[in-house]
Amino acid sequence: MSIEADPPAGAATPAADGTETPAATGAPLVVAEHLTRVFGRGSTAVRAVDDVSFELRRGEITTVVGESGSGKSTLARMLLKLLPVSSGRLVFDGADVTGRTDTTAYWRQVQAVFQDPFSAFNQFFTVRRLLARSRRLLGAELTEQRMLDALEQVGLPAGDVLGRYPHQLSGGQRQRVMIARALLMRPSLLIADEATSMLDASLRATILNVLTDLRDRAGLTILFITHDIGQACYVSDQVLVLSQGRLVEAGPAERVIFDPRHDYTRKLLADVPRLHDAG
Ligand SMILES: Nc1ncnc2c1ncn2[C@@H]1O[C@H](COP(=O)(O)OP(=O)(O)OP(=O)(O)O)[C@@H](O)[C@H]1O
Repeated sequence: MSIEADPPAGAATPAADGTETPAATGAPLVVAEHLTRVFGRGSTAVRAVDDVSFELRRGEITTVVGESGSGKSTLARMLLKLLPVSSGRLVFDGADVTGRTDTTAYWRQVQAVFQDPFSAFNQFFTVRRLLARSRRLLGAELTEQRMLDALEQVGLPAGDVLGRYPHQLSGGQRQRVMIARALLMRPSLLIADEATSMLDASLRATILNVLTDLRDRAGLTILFITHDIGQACYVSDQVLVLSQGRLVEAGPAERVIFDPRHDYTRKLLADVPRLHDAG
């Protein structure tokens, strides 16, 4: 299977001396090299993610798009260190984290929100209590002001939502609370795995706006995972197209969406007729 990839834009400039941090040199936040995850063995082995290489540049939204079973969640779980890699290398902020096991420190830098904001909530906890559980990781760093800041970043009025229970929030508000919870850690990378899939179109748009705001205002690096290439169009700087665990196309969002080079990408786009009509 061929890979249609553009050369990386904004490539790292070499450090003038040995003291500069990866961020100062403009180096990518994440470098994935030949990442592979195999489930099972022998003739029944599934190569869920197969020799996938890419970079996540700081302050950009990268969308991973592919049909069900293409390996999106497996990729996300490897980046989150919820799943060991079978082979390949993962570099985060200049450090090789492939075999890193101290996930507590890692998870302060890499946070995630998932598809179903309802299941992640304890129904008997208010938003305040849910957020306060982050004290286990943050200790005294979790101040009231930090909670208010996180809610403000996702456009939720703290006075209004802190005392509410999950059933008193809309699906979009619940997902925004989950994003706020992730932001409490002040992460460098936010992984949004099908975070908009269970929302209707208008609520989906509010979440996509929250993500682009976080990129534009806070410079957050975001990995957005979706089966819907139409959504990639709204938010992404870079698009990675996965098919059967392989990266079949990668490049700037506009190029991939308006000048797709791989048949699989064209097929995904053909399922989004309104996109072409609008263009
Ligand atoms: N724990 C596991 N054991 C065995 N096979 C697995 C496991 N997890 C995932 N797979 C397989 O790996 C492949 C990729 O699955 P994955 O969940 O990453 O795809 P996906 O693109 O996220 O799909 P979806 O959009 O449906 O969540 C599939 O063939 C799946 O059956």
